Amino acid sequence: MESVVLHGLSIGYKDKKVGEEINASLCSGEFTCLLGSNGVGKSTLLKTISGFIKPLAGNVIIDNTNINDYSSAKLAQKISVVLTGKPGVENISVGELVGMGRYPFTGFWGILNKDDERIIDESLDMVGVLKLKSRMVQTLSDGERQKTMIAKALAQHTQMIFLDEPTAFLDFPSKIEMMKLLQNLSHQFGKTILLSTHDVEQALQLADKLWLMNDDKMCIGTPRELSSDGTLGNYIERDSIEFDKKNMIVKIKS
Ligand SMILES: Nc1ncnc2c1ncn2[C@@H]1O[C@H](COP(=O)(O)OP(=O)(O)OP(=O)(O)O)[C@@H](O)[C@H]1O
Repeated sequence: MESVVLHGLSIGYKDKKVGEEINASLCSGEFTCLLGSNGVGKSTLLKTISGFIKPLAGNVIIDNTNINDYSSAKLAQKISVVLTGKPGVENISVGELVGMGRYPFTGFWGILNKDDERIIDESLDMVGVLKLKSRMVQTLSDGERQKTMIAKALAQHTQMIFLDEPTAFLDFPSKIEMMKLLQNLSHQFGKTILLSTHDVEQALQLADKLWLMNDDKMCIGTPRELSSDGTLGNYIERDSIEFDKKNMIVKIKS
């Protein structure tokens, strides 16, 4: 079932158009990876479909309703977002930061009940940082902070999760575990998950769909489809890099 639809979407900033005529959709239960070169517009797209910046033209439809028609509180019950950069808060513990993921459900005073506390612990445990619950956020390493921000998004218990390079700072096994966890959440609980990444090989193995963003168009398909039609080869191959499209493997030429 389509839960997000982009219709003739143009994205960018007041003095800079980054992409136009983007038509795409995301389905519940599907794990989609967004690929593309540095500066092509992945973060801009994620911010636009999360409601942080307005489209320059076209529409973002979330569960059959235009994103502009949601209040920020209602949108926070639908979509959780993990962006790059620091959390913007200090002097609170990891547990308190993840608890902020419960705010869309806690009412004005943000008072957490037993269920909220259980959800916070479960979310920390899922990403492997329960042991850090009482640490202050400013003392975390980059990778620990990234896992904490993902735990906050998981604690929000939304149907859709959008993440901008969520594995950028993670060590190799953690990258794969995190991608597997997100894939699992979409397959097992029908969540709609879109994440941007530069980890092409993991995306090829784990994504149900790829969105490959180019300067002039967005190419969409399964990893197998975008391998066979040469799209991934065009994106990956350089003088020293070869893409084996049959086995979907990136090789470095000697
Ligand atoms: N606030 C802004 N105002 C104007 N231009 C911006 C702004 N933020 C980003 N850009 C520009 O928009 C383009 C797309 O940036 P964006 O961050 O979306 O790319 P990206 O694909 O996420 O890149 P990367 O892989 O390097 O993270 C870039 O040329 C960038 O310099």
